[in-house]
Amino acid sequence: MTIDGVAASGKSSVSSGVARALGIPYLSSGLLYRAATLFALEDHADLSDQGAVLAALGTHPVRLEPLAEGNRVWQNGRDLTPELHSTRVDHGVSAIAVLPGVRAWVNEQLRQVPPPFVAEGRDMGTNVFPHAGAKFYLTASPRVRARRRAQERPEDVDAIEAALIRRDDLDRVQSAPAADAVVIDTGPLDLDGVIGKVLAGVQRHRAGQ
Ligand SMILES: Nc1ncnc2c1ncn2[C@@H]1O[C@H](COP(=O)(O)OP(=O)(O)O)[C@@H](O)[C@H]1O
Ligand SMILES: Nc1ccn([C@H]2C[C@H](O)[C@@H](COP(=O)(O)OP(=O)(O)O)O2)c(=O)n1
Repeated sequence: MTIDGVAASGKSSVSSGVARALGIPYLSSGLLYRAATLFALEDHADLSDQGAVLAALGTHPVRLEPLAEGNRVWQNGRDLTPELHSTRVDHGVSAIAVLPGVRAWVNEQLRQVPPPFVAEGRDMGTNVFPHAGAKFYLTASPRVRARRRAQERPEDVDAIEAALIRRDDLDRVQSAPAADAVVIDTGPLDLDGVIGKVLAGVQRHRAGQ
């Protein structure tokens, strides 16, 4: 199954809850885009130069560890995860995510994982796993998302909201919901409420309704 949506709409938290309820792993595609961004930044690559970015990726084999309580990304023995949610990665990741070679690098890693799993990101239901059993797309207003993210970032809500709107715009091309996705506005719901809606949708799907 797939859970896509805009930035900070709750994809990782909801995927983790749903995956735990179903007893299957979840895969965070965004973490791989974030790892690619970290490598490019550390190699001082020009983020718009696909050749330079792919050269940086070529020297950094990574492993996505699909833990249900929260995915981690490893480079040999180095756990990259804490650095992947830094403000510098937030700011650079959309430039990296438009590069077709980077998208192929991410998708190849995702497609190696044997199902069943919950895949979350932007284009899981449209491009990477178009034949997924059940598809969901999470939204919420920029203000709601910024307030939530402000709990985890040092910046104030206004700065976070402006950065989210900018990233929504830059990510627009790959962020369209699948035609067969169930769209959930998470604004009025708490986390358990969203997880409950997704699980109910999965049950309906299994029952063939
Ligand atoms: N429905 C919700 N109600 C309140 N807080 C939420 C809800 N969904 C997610 N959050 C919180 O919002 C923040 C962003 O969620 P996250 O799962 O990281 O989103 P994404 O993976 O889409 O970026 C986290 O702090 C998370 O705990
Ligand atoms: N399937 C995906 C997943 C993420 N991306 C890009 C777009 C996002 O700005 C970044 C980071 O995504 P991630 O889901 O980790 O983070 P946010 O929820 O957007 O804060 O990666 C993408 O282009 N395609």
